[in-house]
Amino acid sequence: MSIIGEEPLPPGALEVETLGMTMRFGAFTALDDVSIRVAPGSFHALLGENGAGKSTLVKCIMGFYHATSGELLVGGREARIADPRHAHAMGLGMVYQHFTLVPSLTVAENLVISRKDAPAVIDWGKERAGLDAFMQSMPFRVPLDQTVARLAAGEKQKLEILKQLYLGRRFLILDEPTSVLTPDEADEVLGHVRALCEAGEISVLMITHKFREVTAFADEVSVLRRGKLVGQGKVADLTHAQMAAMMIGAEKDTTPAPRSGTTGAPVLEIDGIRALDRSGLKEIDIRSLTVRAGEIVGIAGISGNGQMELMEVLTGQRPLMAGAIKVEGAPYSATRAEAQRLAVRYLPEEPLRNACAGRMSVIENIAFRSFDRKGDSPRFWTSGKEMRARGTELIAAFKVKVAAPDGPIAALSGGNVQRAVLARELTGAVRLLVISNPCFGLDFSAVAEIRARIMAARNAGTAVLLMSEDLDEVMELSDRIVVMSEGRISYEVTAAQASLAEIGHHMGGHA
Ligand SMILES: Nc1ncnc2c1ncn2[C@@H]1O[C@H](COP(=O)(O)OP(=O)(O)OP(=O)(O)O)[C@@H](O)[C@H]1O
Repeated sequence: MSIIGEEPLPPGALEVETLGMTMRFGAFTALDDVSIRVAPGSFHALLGENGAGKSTLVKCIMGFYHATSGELLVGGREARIADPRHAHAMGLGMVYQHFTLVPSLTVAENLVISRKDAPAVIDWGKERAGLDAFMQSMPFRVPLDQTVARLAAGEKQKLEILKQLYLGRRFLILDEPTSVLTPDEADEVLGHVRALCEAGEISVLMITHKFREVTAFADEVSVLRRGKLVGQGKVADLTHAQMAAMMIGAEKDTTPAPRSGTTGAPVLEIDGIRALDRSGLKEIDIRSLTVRAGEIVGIAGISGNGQMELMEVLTGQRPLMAGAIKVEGAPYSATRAEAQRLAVRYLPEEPLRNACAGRMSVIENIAFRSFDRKGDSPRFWTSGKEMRARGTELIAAFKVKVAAPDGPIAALSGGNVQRAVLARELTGAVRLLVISNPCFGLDFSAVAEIRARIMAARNAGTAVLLMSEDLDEVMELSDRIVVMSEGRISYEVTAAQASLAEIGHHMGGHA
């Protein structure tokens, strides 16, 4: 790192500015001449569709990438950041959508070990006094002796922010910080962040897809589209429609798909299944759950109540201790041959990890279901030409933004990995679709498009089991809603009779 000028930076919130920042990956320009100024003490939102270049911009600021050209100014002075450690030393920090805390340690332990100068042998007497004083000086607190695993999601995100302040960071990048929080938790956390900005403690650049959060908490917004800065302004002067128009440009938004058709025979039948949960200490126990043809059954619940384990059972990744699963009346153990024969498809959580081979190309990943089939028959050698033609078609149909279809799928932005997997899983006749948080991290137009595709599959007779932490999504898509709490189904209601308050009540375990 080098900073032009010798004097130390002034205390309090930092000003950070990019000047003509450009980042190329080979021939592809992910970021094109972007200049954004985050004024000291301001709360600046960064909007853009999936693949627009938001992560690339913040990775350039934090030193994960070295911009191909352009400058970074920190506190008004030129900074050349060699790597994230240098960024940290300058007071720049980052908070992610997923937590980076050690669950088995206490809040106090997490704070102390996060320090670069944490001693090998910790003098807890001394540290404790320092931590108490630090917590007292903060506008919000998290109990120091609590084990992180026992904190609710909102508390964990508060701790992530406190950790940044404890480490002396004065400019924070928040990367979709409320994705795993309930709306109330999100408002609380962002309210605290806003107060810290107003107090002149920090400046914030927040990546988000939620217009509501931008309007409620940010003062300025910058919008990226295809790597370029296409709009900027004071939040107070902009409507959601104007922000959306900047994001998608001339592209047309998808209108919600209407519900049509009738419900048919049971496709998925779950009968008395039991399996251990991730901790190995508790069980999930689903007495009975049926999903019929042409029906979407939504599973609502706070994450960590067994949804992930149920998904693992249904994808054959977690052994059953008891019970049976049937698809179209036949026993189902989720082998590839069974999934193929019964046309069962999945979109698991974290698709890059759970549904892709990251180093293989986008085209190859899209071909996983079909490379060894020709129509209904097996194929004994693969056809690169057909695979490419089909892959290219699906990339266009699902609007997957790829720099190079032959490049590794891991190089795609998060939202585009999601689209590529959906392109694969939603193509052809699908009898049963099992999906988990299908719109996590997607921009609003992608959300509308993906939900429309799920609805279209349902209208065409697919049975859909939808697990989602987004209650609005469950309410919008489902014909029937069940609530999972502590590994069990604690409540069931038809969409027509569903009330948000009642579902929320059961989600909280207050049956
Ligand atoms: N290491 C890399 N190699 C090649 N291309 C990359 C790399 N990192 C990002 N890209 C490309 O740059 C573009 C911008 O990606 P980026 O991750 O910045 O988007 P984003 O706006 O953060 O999207 P999302 O909302 O989906 O997270 C994408 O087309 C992506 O494929």
